[in-house]
Amino acid sequence: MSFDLRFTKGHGTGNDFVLFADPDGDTVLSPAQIAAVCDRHFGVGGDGLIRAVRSENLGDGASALDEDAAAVWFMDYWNADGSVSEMCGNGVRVYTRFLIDQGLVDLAPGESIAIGTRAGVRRVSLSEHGFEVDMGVWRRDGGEPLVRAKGLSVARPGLGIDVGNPHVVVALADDDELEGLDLAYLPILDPVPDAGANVEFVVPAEPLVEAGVGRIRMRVHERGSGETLSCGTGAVAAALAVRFWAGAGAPDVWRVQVPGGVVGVRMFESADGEHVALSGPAELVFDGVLALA
Ligand SMILES: N[C@@H](CCC[C@H](N)C(=O)O)C(=O)O
Repeated sequence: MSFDLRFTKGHGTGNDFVLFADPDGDTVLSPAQIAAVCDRHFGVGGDGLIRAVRSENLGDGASALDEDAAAVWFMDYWNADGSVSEMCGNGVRVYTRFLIDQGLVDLAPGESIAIGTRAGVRRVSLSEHGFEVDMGVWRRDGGEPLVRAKGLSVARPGLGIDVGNPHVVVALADDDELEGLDLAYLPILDPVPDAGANVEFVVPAEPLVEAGVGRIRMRVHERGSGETLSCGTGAVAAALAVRFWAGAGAPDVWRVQVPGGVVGVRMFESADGEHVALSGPAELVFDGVLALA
């Protein structure tokens, strides 16, 4: 039986999503339906799909409310291939804008709202650069796998970083190497991480640091979506990795240029450890109705 799915298309620096409101948790799409919606030829097209559901109606969302009773809304995030992900940094900004646009939340300058995600509750606020998300405490995880990618003559060491979802960051020599990559092909990691990983390739800008701000360029192959124009959690992981490689004195504020634009990353101390925040734009592009089988 087919039904009509009312959706909104949005993006953050070109990382694009299909969003729909399902406050009561009645519309649970199967992985095959999600992949059909995200298909760029036969569906709406998107790097991922986001269902806006009240945390109390998610089923497994109870933990979001246990963590923070203010996390009334849950970002139910799915990759384009129908696989689930814990977190999406661009997605959570676009999701917040969607909730505001739908009249489901208010967000005034200087305030923040709590959003439930599978990686935990995240706080989103308005910033001079759009929206800023406190991505929580990050950690080194995933070791230093060797990474092979089409366009690279030899395998390179990567650095595993977890920011709620898994990433492996690889440093390249220069812009030519970055542009020579063919990320239509899946990068191969050795050892292969059990849960897969998003893989970011980075090069320093010239100069690396300007007016106290670190600057890098990045391309990404996202787990479950392929090459995308941007990845917020990937930008955060990339800035953390480059700061680590740069050593003592490296800045805590970074500007990450991706094919779809620029996002900001800021590291700061908090009671539970070092947090990292992501800022950038969030745009809603059009609304539509899709007949879904
Ligand atoms: N584009 C996102 C990340 C989406 C999830 C990722 N593909 C995964 O599987 O972890 C971002 O902006 O962070």
